[in-house]
Parts: sequence; C-alpha cells; structure tokens
Amino acid sequence: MSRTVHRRYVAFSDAHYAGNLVDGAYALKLFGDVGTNLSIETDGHEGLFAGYSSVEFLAPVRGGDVVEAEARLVKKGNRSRTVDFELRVICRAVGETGRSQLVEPAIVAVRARGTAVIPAAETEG
Ligand SMILES: C/C=C/C(=O)SCCNC(=O)CCNC(=O)[C@H](O)C(C)(C)COP(=O)(O)OP(=O)(O)OC[C@H]1O[C@@H](n2cnc3c(N)ncnc32)[C@H](O)[C@@H]1OP(=O)(O)O
Repeated sequence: MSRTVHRRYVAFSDAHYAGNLVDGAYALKLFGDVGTNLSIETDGHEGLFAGYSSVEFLAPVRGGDVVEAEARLVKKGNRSRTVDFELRVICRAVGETGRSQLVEPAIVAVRARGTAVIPAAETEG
C-alpha cells in the first residue's frame, strides 16, 4: 500500500500555548494536506475527507521543531480509503538560540486514522 510524507518547519509564531506548544489542530491540518497528496497519487483526485475514527496526541509539538507527516493507505474500499497518519518530530530547537538538534529516533507526536472518499462521479465508468 502507498505512503506519502511531507516535511516542514514549525514556526515559533505557530506556538499557541504555554511552553511554546502548538495546538492539536496544527497536526490535523498537516494530515489533511499529506492525505490529499496521497489521494492524488493513488486515485488521481484530491478526494474529500469524511472523518477520523481516532486521534491521539502522544507528545508535544513545539515552535522551532521540524516535523514530518506521513499518510499511509491501509484499506481501499469501493470509494473509501482508510488512511493511517503519523506526525513525527525530527529536529528540535535548543531554546531560542538558533541551534537545533536532530531527534533520533524521531518522537511520534500524533497518530490518527481517517477516511477519505473519492466522489462517485470520479469512479463511474
Ligand atoms: C481536498 C480535500 C478536502 C477536504 O477534505 S476538506 C475537509 C472536510 N471535508 C469535507 O468538506 C467533506 C464533506 N463531506 C462530503 O462531501 C461527503 O460526506 C463525502 C464525500 C465525504 C461522503 O459522501 P458520499 O459520497 O455521499 O458518501 P456515501 O455514498 O455515503 O459513502 C461512500 C463511501 O464513503 C464511506 N463513508 C462515508 N462517510 C463516511 C464517514 N463519515 N466515515 C467513514 N467512511 C465514510 C462509506 O462507507 C462508503 O464506503 P465504500 O465506498 O468503501 O463502500
């Protein structure tokens, strides 16, 4: 089954809570984008995201992190596509000094499972 990974730098201005933490919705936005990329690769269409059956926030994501968001196709229905998501922290800033370190092994910050749906018009032959 296919997988797609996006990487991005988390701006300090994206932090929302005490301790330089970003909000949970930040991860869901990245999952929406990487899931859309996966749908394009597997179905030639962006798809429409129907919902999440589970979301777990396992560790904080902070301003200054570099994260990678992975979407992995785990089940292909008629028009539904079950996708597992993972957000991992791969670099972390050392305070606000400008220095940053690779995080090895990466910290798994968020896991989720969701369903994308390919519109009927796109699958009718
Ligand atoms: C580019 C991306 C953009 C976004 O995702 S924006 C994020 C917010 N999402 C949206 O705005 C989407 C709004 N929702 C919709 O437009 C519709 O709502 C859907 C297109 C998602 C589904 O509508 P319908 O096509 O009429 O659904 P059905 O004919 O009842 O089912 C088709 C397949 O989809 C599965 N399914 C439908 N709803 C759900 C759900 N809520 N959770 C899990 N699966 C769902 C069914 O089981 C079935 O599956 P099977 O084709 O494999 O038999």
